Amino acid sequence: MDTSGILGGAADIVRAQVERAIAELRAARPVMIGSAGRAVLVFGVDGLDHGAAEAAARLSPTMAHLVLPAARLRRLGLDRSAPARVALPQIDAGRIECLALTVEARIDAPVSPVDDLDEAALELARLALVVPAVVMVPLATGSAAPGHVLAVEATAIGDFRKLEARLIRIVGRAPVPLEGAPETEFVVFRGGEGLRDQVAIVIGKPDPTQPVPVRLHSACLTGDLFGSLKCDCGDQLRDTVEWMAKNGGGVLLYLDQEGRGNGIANKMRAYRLQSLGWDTYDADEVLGFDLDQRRFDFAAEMLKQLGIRSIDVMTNNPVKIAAMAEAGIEVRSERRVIGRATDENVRYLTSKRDRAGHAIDADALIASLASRK
Ligand SMILES: Nc1nc2c(ncn2[C@@H]2O[C@H](COP(=O)(O)OP(=O)(O)OP(=O)(O)O)[C@@H](O)[C@H]2O)c(=O)[nH]1
Ligand SMILES: [Zn+2]
Repeated sequence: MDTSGILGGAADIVRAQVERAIAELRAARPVMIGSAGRAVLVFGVDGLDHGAAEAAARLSPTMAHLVLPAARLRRLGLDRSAPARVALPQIDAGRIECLALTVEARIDAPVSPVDDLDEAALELARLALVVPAVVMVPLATGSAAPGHVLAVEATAIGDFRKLEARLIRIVGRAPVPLEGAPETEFVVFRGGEGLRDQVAIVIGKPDPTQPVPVRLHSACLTGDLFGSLKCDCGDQLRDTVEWMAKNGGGVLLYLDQEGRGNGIANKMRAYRLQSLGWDTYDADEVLGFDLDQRRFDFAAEMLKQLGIRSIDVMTNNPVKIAAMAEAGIEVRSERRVIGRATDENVRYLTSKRDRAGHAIDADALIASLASRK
């Protein structure tokens, strides 16, 4: 029986391998990453199965190592802008957890530069929305994947995000009348970023020959759905829909980028640190995340597929604006979107202004806070 072509061409098979590898790492199972005859077994630090890792290390001709991202190395006391390895003479759970996650830990051994396999493993952890720290157990040159372990090529992981952005596609659409915006259509896209779907909420009938009001809104379960006081996302979401409905329509892109692209589990880990006094960006750094993991190239592709080339962008975030322009969407004007200040979100909003350059008006913030007291 000829089954060739059943998964598509070579590029489709490579993409499928990465999608499967993401699922494996999320389920705390190891994957094998290969490149030019070299191979390594990769274990995420999240839910590390020490039995399996120790068994793998016994098979391995060379010592295992831990790969940490630059953000985590900085927290460990090293001034780094690139990831690095730390040797693991034994798979010692306590030491690995300390180096990858403990708040006040310091580096305890020399670090060395990473190779392409290390980079690919870290990227896979980021794609899987687990903690970006991986234990690497090198295998003998030319090894096959041991006992049912999934194998994936390093280059396939490296190319994955760009490919996903390009291959995003519409998979469903329907009218969904909203309170205050009865003429609304939800257009669902598959691909892009994250592990779920992206949704374009088209309000009214925006004229694509004119700059269309557009908001790129990253998912925030706590704020959007539950009205969390820790951020202003819920207000931004509802105020934008209301504004668009009253001003000739627009498009809100609801993007699967919970926790600035780190995923809900890592966002809760960061919130826990924030409850102990850490700032939003420092808390992320403790977990190994840089200022912002999000990309917006796929969001630009969504707009193009909706026939939109020129926008009036509704955001305070300069990165979103630059990303649109870079992806070939004309940004004709900008509109700020600020929710209510609360005692609980004022530090978050000022951090975004001071550390990530968001155009947030401090006086307006303070006035809005005072007016609510
Ligand atoms: N990691 C992390 N993410 C957070 C925190 N608070 C909110 N978020 C996430 O930050 C993102 C905010 O999304 P947006 O409001 O679209 O983006 P923005 O960068 O604030 O830019 P604006 O368009 O000006 O609102 C959402 O994905 C939230 O889930 C936090 O303390 N830590
Ligand atoms: Zn939020």
